Amino acid sequence: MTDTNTILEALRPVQDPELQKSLVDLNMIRDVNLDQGALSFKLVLTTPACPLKEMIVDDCKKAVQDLPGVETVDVEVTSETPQQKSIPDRESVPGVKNIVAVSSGKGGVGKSSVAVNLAVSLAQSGAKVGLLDADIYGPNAPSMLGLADAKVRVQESEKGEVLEPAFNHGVKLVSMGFLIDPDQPVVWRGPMLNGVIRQFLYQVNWGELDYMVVDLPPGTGDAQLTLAQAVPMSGAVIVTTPQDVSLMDARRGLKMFEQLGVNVLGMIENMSYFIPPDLPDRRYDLFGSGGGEKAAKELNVPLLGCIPLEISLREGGDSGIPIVISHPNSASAEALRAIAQQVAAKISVVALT
Ligand SMILES: Nc1ncnc2c1ncn2[C@@H]1O[C@H](COP(=O)(O)OP(=O)(O)OP(=O)(O)O)[C@@H](O)[C@H]1O
Repeated sequence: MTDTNTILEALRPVQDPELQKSLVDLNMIRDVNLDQGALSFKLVLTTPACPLKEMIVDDCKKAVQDLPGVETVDVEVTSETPQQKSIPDRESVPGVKNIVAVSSGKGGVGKSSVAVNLAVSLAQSGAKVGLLDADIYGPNAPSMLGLADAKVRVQESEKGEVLEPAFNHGVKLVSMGFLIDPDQPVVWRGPMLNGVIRQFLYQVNWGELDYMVVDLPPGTGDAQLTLAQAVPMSGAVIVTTPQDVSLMDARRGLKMFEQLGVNVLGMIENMSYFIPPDLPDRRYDLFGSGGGEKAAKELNVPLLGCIPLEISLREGGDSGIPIVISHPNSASAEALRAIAQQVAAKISVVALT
């Protein structure tokens, strides 16, 4: 008769494709039960945004369906996002499992749009997500998340005064945009910036988060330094455009993260090409093509995806309804979702290897 051990042995060769380890050895198969021909077990993935979910379930089913006494196979898919590793001299944010920074070599390449849609996509997949808008020079995240008029409340707690984040589209948000008059320019000096970013990390009631996405200001300045020296990070992604061939800018960004000991998870090419809404079969490479791919290859980091220029993406940002919600089937929403899955998968690999 087939028992639990036989079932686990049959499943042992099935690997997590990203981690390249056996699902059984990773303790991702749980609660195995065979009752009158009905086999059921839990598959506990490392992220709800797993890009290869269907493939893994199929592989599991194939591995056990021909065992004696098995007539049906039911796989319940759940997830437990792993906690990133701690780093000496860095102070984790209690309850926050993974921190990922979104950066760019220069401004206007769509970094905030990517950060917001990345956060919302991860939340749509079922993850608990926060967005820390550290782009204190141009805090766009509140309006892009439909929170332009939100005010953050200050609460008394054992830790002293803490900010309550705003919340919309499944994402908790803290931004300088809530605390300053958007029409007033603010001149930031290093120590002030340091103070604000540390406050946004440690004096906010973030609660439990699987992922904290940080929207950094463009370039390689004090905000990047403060963040990297304060918290342990799962990694950073660099947003570029094909024209910004951004080899120069991207290389600078990459070198900075390397020096700071932050893993670069990959590059994201935005504004890759334009599909006219009235001519969906046409594709125009407005800013040239292949820049992101070339830069990623030369810098030896993965290209996580390419996002087309799409009018509804800009409209989504302006209206406060990100495109992954307003036009989920558009080419850019699909690209952004796939990128979110890639980022989540890479974060799991960093945490577990
Ligand atoms: N793929 C895209 N298609 C259409 N519009 C886009 C796309 N990506 C970004 N935009 C638009 O370009 C403008 C700049 O984008 P965004 O604010 O995200 O860039 P940024 O790199 O964060 O800029 P900043 O340096 O000012 O913070 C916004 O109006 C945004 O809606």
